[in-house]
Amino acid sequence: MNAVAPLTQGAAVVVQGLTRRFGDGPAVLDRLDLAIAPGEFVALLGHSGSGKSTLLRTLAGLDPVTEGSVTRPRDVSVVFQESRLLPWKRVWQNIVLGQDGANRRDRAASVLEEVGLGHRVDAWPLTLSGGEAQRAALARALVREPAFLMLDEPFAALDALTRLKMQRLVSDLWTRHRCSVLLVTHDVDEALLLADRAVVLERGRIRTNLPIPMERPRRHADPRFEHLRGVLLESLGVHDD
Ligand SMILES: Nc1ncnc2c1ncn2[C@@H]1O[C@H](COP(=O)(O)OP(=O)(O)OP(=O)(O)O)[C@@H](O)[C@H]1O
Repeated sequence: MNAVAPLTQGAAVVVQGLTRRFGDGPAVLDRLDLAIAPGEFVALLGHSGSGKSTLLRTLAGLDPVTEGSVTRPRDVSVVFQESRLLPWKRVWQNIVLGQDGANRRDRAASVLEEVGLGHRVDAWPLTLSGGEAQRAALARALVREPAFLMLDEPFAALDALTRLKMQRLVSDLWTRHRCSVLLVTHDVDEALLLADRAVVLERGRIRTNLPIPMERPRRHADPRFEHLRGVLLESLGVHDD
């Protein structure tokens, strides 16, 4: 009997026995199994080099699989640490880049409104602040109505206050859109604020799979938050004293 089968029934994303090597090097992802339910928000944590970005890139179809299999919805979007907007196109043109059909500007304007950038529809990307550029990157991801949204440290380059605002925005957007989300982060508190489950990677394997059964909006002061932070920090080998 396949031990992972019950977990994968009805899942939106299924990774089974995924191994990834670069050339003759060691396995960067090592026989990894992971399933993400429709509408589930999963945070992926782990030390630098543990394989987080490689897993995300493989799920996005940007990196090949060495062994094993990956099943995921056709409609996926990715947001990276940097916005990757084309500077020679206006913000709205970046949002609907590659899309055709009528009312492209209206479609872009509506999703830009949703991320709080309704006033920057015609702006040039280089005139946006870091936070605004990441809002635009989120808008570009959402306009495609993805069933699966991947976020690779999307707020890592932002100041602490902007990061808090962006975390709230992502939480609101997810509540409205309810797509499956995989968020790569180094920030334990960010995982606990946003995700249904935290997965800790270590040398390409899952070390911890921690459900976060707290209702939203979440508060740092909640004793369960403190407890789960302790569990995650311990799993990461960091002592919280
Ligand atoms: N193109 C590549 N060629 C060779 N090795 C690579 C390549 N990309 C990644 N690696 C190696 O794979 C391992 C995992 O890298 P990965 O970027 O997935 O880690 P990560 O957990 O995302 O790290 P970080 O938190 O620093 O972004 C590292 O040892 C890295 O050196």
